[in-house]
Amino acid sequence: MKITVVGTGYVGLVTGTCFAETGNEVTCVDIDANKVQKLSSGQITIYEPGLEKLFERNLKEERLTFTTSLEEGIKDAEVIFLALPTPPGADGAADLSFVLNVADQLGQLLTDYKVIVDKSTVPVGTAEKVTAAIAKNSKAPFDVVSNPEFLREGVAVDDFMKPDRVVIGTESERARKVMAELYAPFVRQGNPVIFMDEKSAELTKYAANSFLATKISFMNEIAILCEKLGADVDMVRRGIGSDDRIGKRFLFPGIGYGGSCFPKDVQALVKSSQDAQYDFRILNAVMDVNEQQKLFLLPKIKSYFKDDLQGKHFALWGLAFKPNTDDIREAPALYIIDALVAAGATVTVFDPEAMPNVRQLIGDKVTYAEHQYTCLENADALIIATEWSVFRTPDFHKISASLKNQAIFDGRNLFETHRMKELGYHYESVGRTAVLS
Ligand SMILES: NC(=O)c1ccc[n+]([C@@H]2O[C@H](COP(=O)([O-])OP(=O)(O)OC[C@H]3O[C@@H](n4cnc5c(N)ncnc54)[C@H](O)[C@@H]3O)[C@@H](O)[C@H]2O)c1
Ligand SMILES: O=c1ccn([C@@H]2O[C@H](COP(=O)(O)OP(=O)(O)O[C@H]3O[C@H](CO)[C@@H](O)[C@H](O)[C@H]3O)[C@@H](O)[C@H]2O)c(=O)[nH]1
Repeated sequence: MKITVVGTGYVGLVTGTCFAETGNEVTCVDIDANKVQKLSSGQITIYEPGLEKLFERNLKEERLTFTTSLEEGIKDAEVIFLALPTPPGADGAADLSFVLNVADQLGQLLTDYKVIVDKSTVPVGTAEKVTAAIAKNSKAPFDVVSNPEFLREGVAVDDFMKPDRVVIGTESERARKVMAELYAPFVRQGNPVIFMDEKSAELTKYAANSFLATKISFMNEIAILCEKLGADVDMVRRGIGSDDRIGKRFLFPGIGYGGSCFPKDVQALVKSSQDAQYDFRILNAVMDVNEQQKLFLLPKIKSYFKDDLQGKHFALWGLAFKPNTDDIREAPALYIIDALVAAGATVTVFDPEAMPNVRQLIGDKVTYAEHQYTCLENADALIIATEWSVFRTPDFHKISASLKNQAIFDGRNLFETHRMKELGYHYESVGRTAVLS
């Protein structure tokens, strides 16, 4: 099938590459000429494990091409995916201007039947708005389908190629057939394509992200309670997670959820609810808890240094909002850096992938280490903000030799508390017995 993907960010690039991998001819369109130039010349623009190999193969075999021209890009396409940004507007609602601008242009360009697919995360009612924006100018027939994307950064290729489910919102029989054919290779293992109406598909995406964010904030509050009552959140997590009705996943407490999706999507659902005259109380609490959680380690750090961080120097491991990505959008590490610097401290950071993005965002607000161990030189304490695998089994001798104080503040619960006690650290984590020196 001939497919166009408009927008070559995370979702667009993974969508385009994976559809090419299953034999489709894919043209990707982006207004960012620099990005298109890089991608056309074989340079991948995001860090996503496993994607580069597929990208290179499909580029070489000419199933994947890139252009800045929407007109040229959609000429022969049967299906056009919109993988455009939907950032939060000033009031928290999803900003639909990128999607509606492209819809507007499509109306002027369509010459024959095409299926236009909203892959972006968009509020209920967007398919109707996109339909109206296209119909205003178009003389050609078309259908608008809602097909939200559930991939996670870091495991995006697997999530796309072997999805738990594919949600397709359309009431058009013609569009339904096209979409079923397109997704057939991905759901052969037995996972379902769930067809529904457009509005339900749009809400399914927000409900999924908001439910997962709720699970995380819930566990973060259980962790706080564990510390107050002397329980261990690792035990509680394992205790409840083995109940199938609860499930083992997304129960890890930490320093809050970040990334480009949960924070903005929970906020957007709250806003949609307000617009529908409903106060979504649970989600307001989920957001509140998450805001506090990002700075969960700060009182512990302050207390260790007797409320005086002026002139202290910290090593910070982990900048990305989670491991296996270079994405730093809403990363808790950035909030910790701000708070430490505001209190008069200095920070040296290390992250396996995200340092160029951080450097671009905050420049010399921090210093950047070449290596996780050189990061520790002259530091008064180590803070861990992202659970990269390389941080899980560090050389504790090297850590001890470099740190001025044997103090580790771990926002991701990487180490066993009894081990840290044996090693003689002042070790504080989230929801577990602190090992205090
Ligand atoms: N990132 C994720 O993990 C993820 C997962 C599922 C869903 N989503 C949703 O998918 C959508 C896209 O997210 P993303 O992270 O890929 O965004 P992104 O910001 O990484 O990429 C968006 C791309 O669209 C391009 N663009 C902007 N205007 C354009 C135009 N008029 N024509 C062509 N290209 C244009 C930008 O240059 C950019 O390359 C959002 O709605 C997001 O919520 C994201
Ligand atoms: O038990 C957990 C699991 C996750 N997180 C945090 O939650 C955030 C989001 O993690 P994750 O969901 O793995 O990353 P994303 O790539 O943002 O993926 C989410 O957002 C995407 C965009 O909408 C959806 O497509 C995915 O299904 C959804 O999982 C990160 O900060 C994690 O550190 C926790 O704190 N505890």
